[in-house]
Amino acid sequence: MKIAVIGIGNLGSSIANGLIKNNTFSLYLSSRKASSLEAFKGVENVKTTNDNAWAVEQSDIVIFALQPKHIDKVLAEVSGKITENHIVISVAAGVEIPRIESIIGSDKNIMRVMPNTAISIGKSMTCIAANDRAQDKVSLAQDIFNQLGTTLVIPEELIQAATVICASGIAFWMRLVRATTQGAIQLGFEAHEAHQLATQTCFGAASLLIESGKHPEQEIDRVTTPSGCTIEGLNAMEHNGLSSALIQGIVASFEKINQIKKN
Ligand SMILES: NC(=O)C1=CN([C@@H]2O[C@H](COP(=O)(O)OP(=O)(O)OC[C@H]3O[C@@H](n4cnc5c(N)ncnc54)[C@H](O)[C@@H]3O)[C@@H](O)[C@H]2O)C=CC1
Ligand SMILES: O=C(O)[C@@H]1CCC=N1
Repeated sequence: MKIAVIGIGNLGSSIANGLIKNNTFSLYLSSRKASSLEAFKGVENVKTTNDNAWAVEQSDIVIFALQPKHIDKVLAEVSGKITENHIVISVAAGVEIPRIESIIGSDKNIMRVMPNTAISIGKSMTCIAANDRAQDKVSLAQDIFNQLGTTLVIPEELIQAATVICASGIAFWMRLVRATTQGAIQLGFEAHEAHQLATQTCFGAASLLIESGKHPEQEIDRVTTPSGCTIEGLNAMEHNGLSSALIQGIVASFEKINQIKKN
């Protein structure tokens, strides 16, 4: 399978690194900025270029990892090279499938895929939506992205929400981990110890839910001793609006992505 990635920034390089670790793909990485390609030069099965059209011509699957403000121009530039056999994948936030179809044609296989930066270590939560033409290609996309984490196929209307929960979500969880670390330092741990305690506890909490399939509140009940310290801490956090702040942040992020969609 030959995969081109157009735009090697934060997400494009994360996708490339994940695909390289997998070692089953030939990659064509194209970017305007030569410096972003440096790290990939000489890597087995990877070719780098600044010629987007050439990368498209070499590939079966093309992933456009460009900012929303750049994607229209680049799609138009390479449109003549995109065939009915290509699978065109956009990870650009807020850029809807009809907008892509209007540039390259609705007779092309088009998918909106929303991974997160954990794709670089094979741990992305990736949501996938496809146009009518590409419905029979969705399982192929799932096979690829399942090798880089976990996938969920969703209707396109939910991709904006998935962007907030899964892609922006990495930043939201990082802040929670950082705050826990700051708390641990205040309680007397060295910074590196605080970091280890916070990340491993976060990992354990997520693993408990993933492996048991339980609701978070069931696990919380197992930790909260009556009149104990956990419920004291939880209630103080809620008095200060922990859940409310998170939900408001998610909704604010969703409102913003819906503005990007209109631009
Ligand atoms: N950073 C993240 O965690 C996530 C980002 N996204 C979306 O992915 C897209 C890319 O985001 P980032 O990687 O953060 O942006 P970025 O700005 O880091 O990367 C974009 C890359 O595209 C290159 N580029 C610009 N014009 C080009 C052209 N004409 N030809 C070839 N390359 C060109 C730039 O040099 C840059 O390296 C955005 O649409 C964003 O909404 C989606 C999910 C997560
Ligand atoms: O912040 C953003 O707009 C992009 C989309 C999701 C993650 N990064």
